Amino acid sequence: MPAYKRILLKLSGEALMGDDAYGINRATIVRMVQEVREVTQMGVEVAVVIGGGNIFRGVAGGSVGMDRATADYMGMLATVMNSLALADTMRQEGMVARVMSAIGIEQVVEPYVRPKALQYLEEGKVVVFAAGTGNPFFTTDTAAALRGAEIGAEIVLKATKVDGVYTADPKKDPSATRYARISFDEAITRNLQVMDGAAFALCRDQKLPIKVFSIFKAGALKRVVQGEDEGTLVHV
Ligand SMILES: Nc1ncnc2c1ncn2[C@@H]1O[C@H](COP(=O)(O)OP(=O)(O)OP(=O)(O)O)[C@@H](O)[C@H]1O
Ligand SMILES: O=c1ccn([C@@H]2O[C@H](COP(=O)(O)O)[C@@H](O)[C@H]2O)c(=O)[nH]1
Repeated sequence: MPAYKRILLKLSGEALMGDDAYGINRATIVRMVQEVREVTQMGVEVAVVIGGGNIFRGVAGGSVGMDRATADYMGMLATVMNSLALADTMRQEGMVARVMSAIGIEQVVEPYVRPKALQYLEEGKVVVFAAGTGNPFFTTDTAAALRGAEIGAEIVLKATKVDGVYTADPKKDPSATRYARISFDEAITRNLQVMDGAAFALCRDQKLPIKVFSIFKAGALKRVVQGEDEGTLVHV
């Protein structure tokens, strides 16, 4: 029995690389999609935001010297590519998905129109929100918080490379310990970098909880959706 009727799932772009150096690893995207399919089959309405770190990050080395906004638009376009790949893999796995973009690119995907997105969700289609917020100087974490609030999701699920929120970045500090729960205020005050501050602040203000869990752990998404103990809950 699912604990939620509607969720906003933020998928790590970087995790899409699998063991490759960049881009989209086929086995990885298929596995991610199959996990999403499992929760749609439970009757949960699923909206997805996917990052772009496997292709481009606006502040990354390749963009040094570039105008920041230009680099960020490149990052947003990278999320469009990931979104298209994700929706196409969903189609191959027997699901119905629609991609909606925050920036005008109508020949490729339809624009984000909130009532249309709500209609798709009510019809049981998976909606993939592409191009982040459509604005530079943001990230797809903030897009997940924004779209999650807009569509009335009950929770934002951040599926990422670590299995929760730690006292420090566990990839850099092996002595870091994981929180089972943490308040938005504490996460912001401690400047925990697992998600950007704008995303935390928006979710806090909208009383929209976040669950951070590992994208690599088989069955973790299903357990989170069933309300089981998995990852870290960020709460008001
Ligand atoms: N306090 C912390 N707790 C947990 N992870 C942290 C913390 N501080 C930093 N991190 C890092 O944050 C990363 C997750 O955030 P990030 O936005 O970089 O990845 P992502 O969302 O998975 O990728 P993408 O932006 O490509 O979608 C983790 O891989 C971890 O190394
Ligand atoms: O609203 C947004 C979302 C993203 N960007 C740019 O895209 C890249 C990739 O997104 P990640 O969240 O880092 O995976 C990001 O670094 C920004 O450069 C953006 O400008 N606005």
